[in-house]
Amino acid sequence: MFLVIKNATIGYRKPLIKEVNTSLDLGEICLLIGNNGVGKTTLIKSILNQNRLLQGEIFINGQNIKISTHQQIAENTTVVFSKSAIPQNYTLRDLISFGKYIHYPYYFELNRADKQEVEEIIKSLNLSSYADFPLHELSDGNLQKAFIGRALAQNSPFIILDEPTTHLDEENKIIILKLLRNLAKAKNKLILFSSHDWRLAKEFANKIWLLHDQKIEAGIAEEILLKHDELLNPGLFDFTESFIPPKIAAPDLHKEMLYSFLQKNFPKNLSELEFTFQNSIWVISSDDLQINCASFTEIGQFLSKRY
Ligand SMILES: Nc1ncnc2c1ncn2[C@@H]1O[C@H](COP(=O)(O)OP(=O)(O)OP(=O)(O)O)[C@@H](O)[C@H]1O
Repeated sequence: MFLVIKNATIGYRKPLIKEVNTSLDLGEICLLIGNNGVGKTTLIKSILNQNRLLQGEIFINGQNIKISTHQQIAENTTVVFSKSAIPQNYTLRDLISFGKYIHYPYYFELNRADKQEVEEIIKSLNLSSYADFPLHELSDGNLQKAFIGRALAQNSPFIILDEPTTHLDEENKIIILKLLRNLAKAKNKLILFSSHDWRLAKEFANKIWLLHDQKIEAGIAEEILLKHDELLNPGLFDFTESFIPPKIAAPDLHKEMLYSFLQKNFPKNLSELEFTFQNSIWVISSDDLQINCASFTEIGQFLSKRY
C-alpha cells in the first residue's frame, strides 16, 4: 500500500480525528468528505508532515513521514491547496514549469522534454490562450487550474487536492475530474481529494473517506454511500419543516427535481401521495385517485386544487 495510516490521532492541541487506521494504493481515487471544520485540511497537512500527529504513524511509499526530508516527501507527494499564495511577476506557463523544478536546482534550464510536457499540460487544461498571462490577471478558476497544472508537472505518484473544484464551472469541473481519473487509471497515480461537491465527485472516486464523529469511515465509494443514504437523499437539503414528502419512484435526477419543486411550492404533508415517473409522465396516485401529469406546471395545478 502506498499510503498507510496507523493508529493516528490528528488535530492541534485537541484531537480532531482519532484512531485512524486506513490505507490507499496507487491507481486509486479517494474522495475525502465531511462537514466544515471536521479536519479535512488538517488531515492533509498531517499526511504532508506539515502538522504533527498527536499519536500514531503515517507511511508514504514505505517511508515514515516523521523522518522523511521535505525533498523525499515532495518526490512522492504533490499537494494543491484551495487557497495558494500567488507568486508575483510570473506567468501561467512559469507557474506550471515550477512543478518541474523540484527535480532540479532552481538555476537549471528545463530540457526540451520537460518544456514539451509543460505545453501538453497547458493544453490538457484548456489554458493555451492564457499561457503568457501574468498570474494576477487570471480568473479564480483558471488560477486554480494553473496550480493543478503545476502539480501535474511535478509528476509525483501521489497527488492530494484540497477542494480542487472550488471556483470551477461545471465544464471545468468535469475537465479536472476526468484528468484526475485518467492520471489514476492510465498513469497509476494515487489521488486523494477533498470536496463538498460530492455528487459530482462520487462519479469519479472509487474510495471514500467520510469524516464524522471524530472518525474516518473508509471504504469503496458505493458501499459508503449505501450505508449513508443521508448523503444521497435529497432530504439532506430540507429547509421546510412542515414538508413531509410523498413516495417518489423516478430516476435520481427527476426524483430530486420533483422533491425540490414540491418542497418549495407545497410545504405540506404530502405523504398520502405517490408519484411515479413512467414514459415521461408523472402518475400521481393515492387511495382515492390516480391522475397523469405531463409537466410540473400540471402537477402544480393539481396540488393547488387539492390542498
Ligand atoms: N493552526 C491551527 N491551530 C489550531 N486549530 C486549528 C488550526 N487550523 C485549523 N484549526 C481548527 O481545526 C478545525 C478543523 O479545521 P480544518 O481546516 O482542518 O477543517 P476542514 O474539514 O478542512 O474544514 P472546511 O471544510 O471548512 O475547509 C477547525 O475547528 C479549525 O478552526
